[in-house]
Amino acid sequence: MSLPSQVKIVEVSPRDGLQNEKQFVDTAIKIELIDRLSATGFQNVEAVSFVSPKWVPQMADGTQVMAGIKRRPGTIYSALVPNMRGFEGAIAAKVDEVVIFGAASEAFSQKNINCSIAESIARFEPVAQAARDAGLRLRGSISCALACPYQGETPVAAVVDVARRMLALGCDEIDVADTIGTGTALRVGQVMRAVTEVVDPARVSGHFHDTYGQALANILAALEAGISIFHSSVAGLGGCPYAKGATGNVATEDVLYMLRGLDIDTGIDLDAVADIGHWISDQIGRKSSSRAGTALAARKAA
Ligand SMILES: CC(C)(COP(=O)([O-])OP(=O)([O-])OC[C@H]1O[C@@H](n2cnc3c(N)ncnc32)[C@H](O)[C@@H]1OP(=O)([O-])[O-])[C@@H](O)C(=O)NCCC(=O)NCCSC(=O)C[C@@](C)(O)CC(=O)[O-]
Repeated sequence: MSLPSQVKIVEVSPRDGLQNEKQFVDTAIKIELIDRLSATGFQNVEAVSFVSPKWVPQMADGTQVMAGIKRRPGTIYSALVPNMRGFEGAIAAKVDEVVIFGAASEAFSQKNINCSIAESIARFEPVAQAARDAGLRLRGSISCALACPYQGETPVAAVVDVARRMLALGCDEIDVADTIGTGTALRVGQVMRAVTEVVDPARVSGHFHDTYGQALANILAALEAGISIFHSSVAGLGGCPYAKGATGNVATEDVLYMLRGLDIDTGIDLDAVADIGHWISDQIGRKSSSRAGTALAARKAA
């Protein structure tokens, strides 16, 4: 088994982790979360989204969040953008990376962004062009790459098709996302191998939710398929408002613990991240769903 010696972790808790919280999380807490994360050395923090506040009210303060953070040189601060209106918000807020987000399932595309897959790609075209003109990084996220809450298992060919279209838009990085966390290692390997036939593996990332407890196994399968970028969220925060029942992203603490055991470098200090996981869980009144984070806290308390 040949695994990479280094992995990039994209920390998504400020956006994917918080977007589904029912209670509005104070802007000051979001800012502190991002600052604490960037201070531990994350190269990429998915900070905000510029989407309709009617659709996702929790993300309504993206402008204020971006204005309040302390930028750490070397950290890429990303924002999800569904259309030109969102792009204008993102550029005014001086984000470093714009994330267009589509789906490999027609039903999810309709529920999440209110348009078909083909319409979403057409909507992303001017965003991609504007991002390139502004010299910003562009990332494309493919939801429901393993399965869809409305349509069931997603055909691999549908994922590859969206990956090709995202590549044609000029995406620097393409996320293969298991939105509802039903994927298992065998299929993750198949999907990743198929996507990396059309996209350079160095530009493909794995975004796994942990609903069925499969995320770490899925990351291992993706590593074996040549993937070296993964998304995760401190304390396993997260969930998508348009994927009912799906739990959070895989916990960053658990991913770091596994990668350390595999002798894979991330440049990120696990203990510092575990402290952040406990701090944010306290702030929003949740129990951390990170097994490693909970174990580390218990050891520290003892
Ligand atoms: C795409 C739309 C806007 C279409 O929504 P729509 O209703 O079809 O669009 P619209 O153009 O008719 O606009 C409706 C209203 O929203 C406003 N509006 C329109 N655009 C914006 C904008 N950018 N920022 C702020 N406001 C906006 C617009 O001005 C209008 O306001 P009104 O006239 O009614 O007062 C909507 O469906 C939307 O915002 N969806 C976002 C849903 C979302 O954020 N989902 C979660 C993120 S995806 C995810 O979590 C998955 C991922 C990435 O993590 C990977 C994975 O795990 O799968």
